[in-house]
Amino acid sequence: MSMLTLHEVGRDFGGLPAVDSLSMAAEAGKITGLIGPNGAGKTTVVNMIAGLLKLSRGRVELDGQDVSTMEAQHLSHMGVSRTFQNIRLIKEASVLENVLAGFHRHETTSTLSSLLGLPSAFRERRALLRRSMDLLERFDMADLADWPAASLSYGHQRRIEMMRALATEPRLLLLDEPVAGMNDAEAYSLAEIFRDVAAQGVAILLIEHNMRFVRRLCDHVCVLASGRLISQGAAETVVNDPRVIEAYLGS
Ligand SMILES: Nc1ncnc2c1ncn2[C@@H]1O[C@H](COP(=O)(O)OP(=O)(O)OP(=O)(O)O)[C@@H](O)[C@H]1O
Repeated sequence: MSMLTLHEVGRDFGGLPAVDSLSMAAEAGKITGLIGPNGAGKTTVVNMIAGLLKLSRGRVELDGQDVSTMEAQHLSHMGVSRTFQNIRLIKEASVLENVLAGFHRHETTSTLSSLLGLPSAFRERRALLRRSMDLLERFDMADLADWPAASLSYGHQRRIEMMRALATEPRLLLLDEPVAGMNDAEAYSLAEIFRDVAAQGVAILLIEHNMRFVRRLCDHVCVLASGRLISQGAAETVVNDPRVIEAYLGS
């Protein structure tokens, strides 16, 4: 069974379908690419999966469970995590504080015990700090832990966003153009991290315009055009599919 399955999913805006009859899947341990020309419906798909947009039609399943009407917060507790096309950080907070905020879902100690300074709250905070620092090291940003997020480069801010998404220890990670605006070296160092994350059993769904990156990274690629799935398969197969070439040339 796939980690994520979409059955005949559709979403209308103003009576017109932005996504229609979309059936696709993302497997645990694999990186699935979602590509297509501008306006094809990719972000709409991710927003529906993450519970930020209601479906007009169809069904989304997570591990076989129908989650089509679930709210974003509930889905996040079930292990669905995402990054956004536009970076959303707590700009005035430090890099470390931003990553710690991503761990929020794991905190089990009550606010009261934290306020009272109980040992359990202290132990938990220390464990979360340790795990945040592990992530910073993995992303090669430990030296920047105390820097305000807003003072860092675009590439670094994107990394912080990814650390926050990973802090929730997702089962399904939705990445919306994670390497947009990065040079090849920065993008490839992130590719290694995504590969590691997938190897741990996470299903990754990746929206990306950088085709070199998609070819290098994705195990399976789904191509959307005008809201419909027009091709899917191995990256090398879909980029040579005449329907895909036509969709891109026409865009
Ligand atoms: N909230 C909205 N209200 C009305 N129309 C919308 C809304 N969100 C998206 N659309 C429309 O739905 C279609 C698909 O948009 P979407 O952003 O999902 O495409 P995309 O493939 O992610 O594009 P891009 O690659 O440019 O980010 C577009 O025609 C867009 O204008």
